[in-house]
Amino acid sequence: METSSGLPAETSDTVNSDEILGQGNQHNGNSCPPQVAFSDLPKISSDLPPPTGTTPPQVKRRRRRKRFFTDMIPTSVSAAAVTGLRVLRPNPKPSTAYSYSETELATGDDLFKHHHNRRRRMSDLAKEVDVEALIAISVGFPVDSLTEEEIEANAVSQIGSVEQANYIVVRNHILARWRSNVTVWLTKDHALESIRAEHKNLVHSAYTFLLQHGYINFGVAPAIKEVKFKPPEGFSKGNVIVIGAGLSGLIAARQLISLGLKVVVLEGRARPGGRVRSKKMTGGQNGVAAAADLGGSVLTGINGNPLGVLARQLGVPLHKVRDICPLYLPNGRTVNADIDSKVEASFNKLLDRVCKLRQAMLDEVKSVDVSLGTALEAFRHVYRVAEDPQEQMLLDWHLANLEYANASLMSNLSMAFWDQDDPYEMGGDHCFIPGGNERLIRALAEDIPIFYDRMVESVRYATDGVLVYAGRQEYQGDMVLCTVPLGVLKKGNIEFVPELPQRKKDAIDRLGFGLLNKVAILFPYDFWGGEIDTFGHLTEDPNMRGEFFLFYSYSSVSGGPLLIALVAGEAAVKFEKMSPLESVVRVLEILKGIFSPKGIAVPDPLQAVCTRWGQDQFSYGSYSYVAIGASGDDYDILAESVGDRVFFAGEATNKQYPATMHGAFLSGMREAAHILRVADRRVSPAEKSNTSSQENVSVVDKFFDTPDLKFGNFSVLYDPMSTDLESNCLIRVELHGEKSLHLYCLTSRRLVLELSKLEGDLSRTEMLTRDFGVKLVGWNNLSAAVGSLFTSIELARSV
Ligand SMILES: Cc1cc2nc3c(=O)[nH]c(=O)nc-3n(C[C@H](O)[C@H](O)[C@H](O)COP(=O)(O)OP(=O)(O)OC[C@H]3O[C@@H](n4cnc5c(N)ncnc54)[C@H](O)[C@@H]3O)c2cc1C
Repeated sequence: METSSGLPAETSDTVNSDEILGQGNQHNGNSCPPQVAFSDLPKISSDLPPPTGTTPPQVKRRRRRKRFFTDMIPTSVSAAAVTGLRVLRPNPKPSTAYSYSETELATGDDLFKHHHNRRRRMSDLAKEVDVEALIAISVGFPVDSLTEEEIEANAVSQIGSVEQANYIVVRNHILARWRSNVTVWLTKDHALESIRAEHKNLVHSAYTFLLQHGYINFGVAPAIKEVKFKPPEGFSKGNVIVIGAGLSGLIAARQLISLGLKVVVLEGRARPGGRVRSKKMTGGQNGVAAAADLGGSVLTGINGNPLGVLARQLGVPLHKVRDICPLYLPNGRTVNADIDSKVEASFNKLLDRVCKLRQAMLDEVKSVDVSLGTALEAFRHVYRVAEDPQEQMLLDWHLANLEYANASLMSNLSMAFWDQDDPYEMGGDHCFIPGGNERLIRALAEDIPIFYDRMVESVRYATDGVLVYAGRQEYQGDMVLCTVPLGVLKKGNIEFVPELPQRKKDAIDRLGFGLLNKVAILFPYDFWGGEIDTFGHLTEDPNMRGEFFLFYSYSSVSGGPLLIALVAGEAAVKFEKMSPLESVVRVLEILKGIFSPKGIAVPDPLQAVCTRWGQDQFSYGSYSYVAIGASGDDYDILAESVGDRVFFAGEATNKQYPATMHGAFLSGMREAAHILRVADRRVSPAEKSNTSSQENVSVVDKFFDTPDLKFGNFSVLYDPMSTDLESNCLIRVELHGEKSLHLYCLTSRRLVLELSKLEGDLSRTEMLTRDFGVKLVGWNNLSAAVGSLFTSIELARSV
């Protein structure tokens, strides 16, 4: 196959990726991406001199532009924590499984009695508690309050109480303890080792919350994958159809399966990963090879990042993206450091001015919004910023960087809310995963029942379940989790019957879904110098400022000499209309412009791939952004479930971490917990009818073998999910006659405590039935109501 310029295009082999479409191509499972192979070109002699003469790089941070850096280190951690010191246990048994020696705390009231150096131990403990609080903060927990999820899960019985302060310390402790060794399954007993016995309930509450919400014991370590909860015989938590095997769908499916639900994943492509795609590129006689991340690539902030946890579990060392990013002028000269700093400072000032303006506007007229581009342009003229041609190019480079971070043109971004997620930004280094992010995907997809090439066309939902149609097949479930990208929802390719609520449809329309594209080029050798991970290129034409404005060097991590050129903003849209060959030639021109003046020859590439995320029928774009008229609330609206049957996950449902891989991951975890909550409230109708009452009774007996409380012939099972006095309890009363008989009732923990204070079963029964009006019934009359209580008990008892 010859291309128009006579260069041979690769026809074969390595690619069966489906998402990278050539110009005019339509997706089919086997189509080749628009890639240009140079393997047949004259080989470059291998004795070329190593690259020399590169200008020493400047130390600079070129990252996604973030405006507000909230003070992540709380000033009052210690103060808040001191209340909690007392919940930690003296002389915990050291556990060989954990390396987190700092949390093997020896403290608490007893410690203060026995240790003469009490003051020092107090301060040591306070430090430990501080460290654990910081770990919790990095994971997204507020310093001294509960998250909405915790409140919803009734983690404590009284908000704002001492119990809450203690709970927070216990929760942070358990979290930090698991994070210290993420390859093991942390059991509740392990968690109890370092907490004083009287706070068992807090441990239970915090442990269950963290487990069910995917903050501990998640991921791909063998010890973690092994554990799967089975609902008690005769009970089912229901089955869930997950649409999409991207990061959010995969982790949700994995978590749901581990929590005891039945799951099937329907994926339109022939592979998992969605917008995470590592393409193996090869070429040359020596078999040069590298893995190119064509979608999500950088872990943007490693502190608390769940993807960092997966990497640790897989033993994959992370590569920190180095903060060196030389910028080159079109003639190849490096931008003067002073001018660079001056323009960067001016750019930041412009953004500050826009911030002030928007604050004033929001105070005055709440609903008015304009584009960030308009506002910046106006200030740029007023303050006469960057009037000199070089300065203008530099400023355009920063704007391109911002358009890259938001996958959008400045003219589309909401001035009011474009950076609404900044306060939550993950801290720490930005990192690459050597060998590509698909390593994580492969591990996540292992053993999950995924049906590929199942493009979902329709979702029907009603009060009794869901039907999902893909091709000619129908899938029945209790619930469906839709994780398709916002671009697919916008396109309306999936029909929802009944239609989604208007409020959700409006949010889908309002939020933006933008474009970022990449050209990945494999060279026979690294000619640009392996000591940097990024370099930038300035353009004279402001309309094309995003065209190959930034290069990622993947030499250190991809296994071979690979460069990835980014195309953002308007250029990214135009790029999809250019032929791949034209694009690669343009990249090579730019590279030659940069390196030839330094005496460095740019070799012919071995292989190149151009992405077309905008034309990809499984995403129709790259990632979400806040468009004019939209706000962060729209992410929340996208996350709302419909009728407790249709659930939504994916990066565009995550207000705090949108447009990122970790945001997608966390949204999957969030929805798994949400689905579990709903499932627990509901016993699967299908399973219920298949279960004989006799089978149920034997399950009940099993639970009552070890009641939480027993007095006289009364046995009680508590709801392990809550310590609230109003939480549910199941009472069983044993009546002795010719044959012993069991009667049951569902009541509150408060009432149980009252009963336990009475003497004699007769007065207890009288109080129960006469004073409290509670009916004692046979099991058959109660079984349906206690399904969710039982699944909680089962979960709690099996860990
Ligand atoms: C070019 C590019 C660069 C990026 N760079 C970064 C980065 O450096 N760092 C970062 O953190 N993030 C980055 N991201 C964003 C990140 O990749 C995404 O936020 C994340 O991967 C989204 O995961 P998801 O599960 O929400 O969606 P997806 O991964 O898109 O998963 C959705 C799945 O649904 C499937 N699907 C769609 N329609 C249907 C249908 N009708 N039926 C069945 N299945 C369907 C899709 O095939 C896909 O597998 C980048 C994205 C792109 C495109």
